[in-house]
Amino acid sequence: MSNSPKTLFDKVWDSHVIRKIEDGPDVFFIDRHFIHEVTSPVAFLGLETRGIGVMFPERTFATADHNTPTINQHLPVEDALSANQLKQLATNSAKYGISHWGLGDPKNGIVHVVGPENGITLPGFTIVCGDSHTSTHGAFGAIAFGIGTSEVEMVLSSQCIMQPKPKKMRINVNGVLGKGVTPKDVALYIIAKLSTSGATGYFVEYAGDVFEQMTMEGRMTVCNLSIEMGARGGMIAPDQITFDYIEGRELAPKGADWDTQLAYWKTLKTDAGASFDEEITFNAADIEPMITYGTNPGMGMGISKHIPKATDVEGGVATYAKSLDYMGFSEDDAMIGKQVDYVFIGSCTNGRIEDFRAFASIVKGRKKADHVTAWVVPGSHIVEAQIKEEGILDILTEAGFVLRQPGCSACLAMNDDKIPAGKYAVSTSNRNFEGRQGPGSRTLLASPLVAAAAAVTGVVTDPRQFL
Ligand SMILES: CC(C)[C@H](C(=O)O)[C@@H](O)C(=O)O
Ligand code: SF4
Repeated sequence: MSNSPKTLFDKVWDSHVIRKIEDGPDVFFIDRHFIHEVTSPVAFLGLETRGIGVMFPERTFATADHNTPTINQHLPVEDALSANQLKQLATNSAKYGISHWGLGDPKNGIVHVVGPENGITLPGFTIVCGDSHTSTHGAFGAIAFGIGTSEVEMVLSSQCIMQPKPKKMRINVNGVLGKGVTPKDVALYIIAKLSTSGATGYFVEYAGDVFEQMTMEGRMTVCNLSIEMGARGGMIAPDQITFDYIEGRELAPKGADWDTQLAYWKTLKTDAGASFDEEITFNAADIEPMITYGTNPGMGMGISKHIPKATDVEGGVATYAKSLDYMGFSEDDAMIGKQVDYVFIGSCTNGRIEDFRAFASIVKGRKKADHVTAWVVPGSHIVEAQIKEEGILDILTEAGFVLRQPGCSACLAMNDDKIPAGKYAVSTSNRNFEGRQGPGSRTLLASPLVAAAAAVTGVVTDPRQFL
């Protein structure tokens, strides 16, 4: 049996099962646990009530990100609920001996940005967090997924959770991506093809030419969005690109330990002949820069196309009409030329250095459109420092943009960065639900290139004309 071909997912999963329960979930060991201020306080309260502690505090890492302000982070947080959650994260971490990167800490930032950039996220690991976009870490060949607050408590107290094994899907994208087509477009394209429930019940492996050539930042963007097509998570086999990204990071293995780990990481790939419950293949040449026109991430289209007719899309006509009505759009409208009021570049989807490089590549030598309010928010302090070091800040400043401080920001508008009702935001984040970026806000999800093109022209614009 041990010689039968295995998928990457099986290899990592099977090596973490502590106990199999007949006809029930597996008891599953967790290597790394990330926590943030929103979904951890109740879990700690649970520990307290039960009078138990944290089993392996060195395996848990805390960062403040969801409701942190993006200006004046040195001042006390005004919102009482946010201030209280941030305080609880700090006191709980201190009490149980958990590393905590609070506001102002040089390692602070969005949880799914700081894990990888500090070398905490590693191939072959199991990684959880009380946050759906934990799927991001799958870019390293880890099994990473979001959990609920009661599971956060379970992991804190036992380093295990109970999980039924998901089904396996492989998504291949072969060929070469066209000009201006980024990892974000690849992900939005796949979600548009599969719908927001197309991968429900599955854990996805991304394979093929496009992912093999992709940078780690790009792979993180793709894995991040896995959850938006219903998948439990997504992963990509680690390779030299992965190893080069990890090597030298602060908490990554060093010396002999590095060599041992590396030898293991090199075995983490799907064997020839291993089987998947479902396999889908796309052609890279079919993918354009994408933009969403509706109120879920599956309502996306090539930027040069027209909004589909209700009769051409799956799902109810009434829901579709409601969604377009909320957006103030009509069937068959062109997206190019639509008014843009706000631009948000940031989030755990597109808040990494490569995203700001892409944004700056279009902004360089141009000016921000006067009527556009742009929020440029690095995913972490490390990204912020890189933006400054690489001269990107100068490009942004000359073009009339202001750099904010790191955090989730307008991705979910838990802080003051709220898009006003009725306004249109081109956003590099991952969710365009009704009110996601503020009550009544209208979100168009897109890549950093599309965001930059919108920011300098003030309307939805095909970024390929600038490249
Ligand atoms: C607040 C948190 C629970 C939530 C999530 O799980 O995804 C948030 O990060 C989001 O993106 O909506
Ligand atoms: S940036 Fe957005 S999607 Fe990512 S963790 Fe924060 S709120 Fe969630």
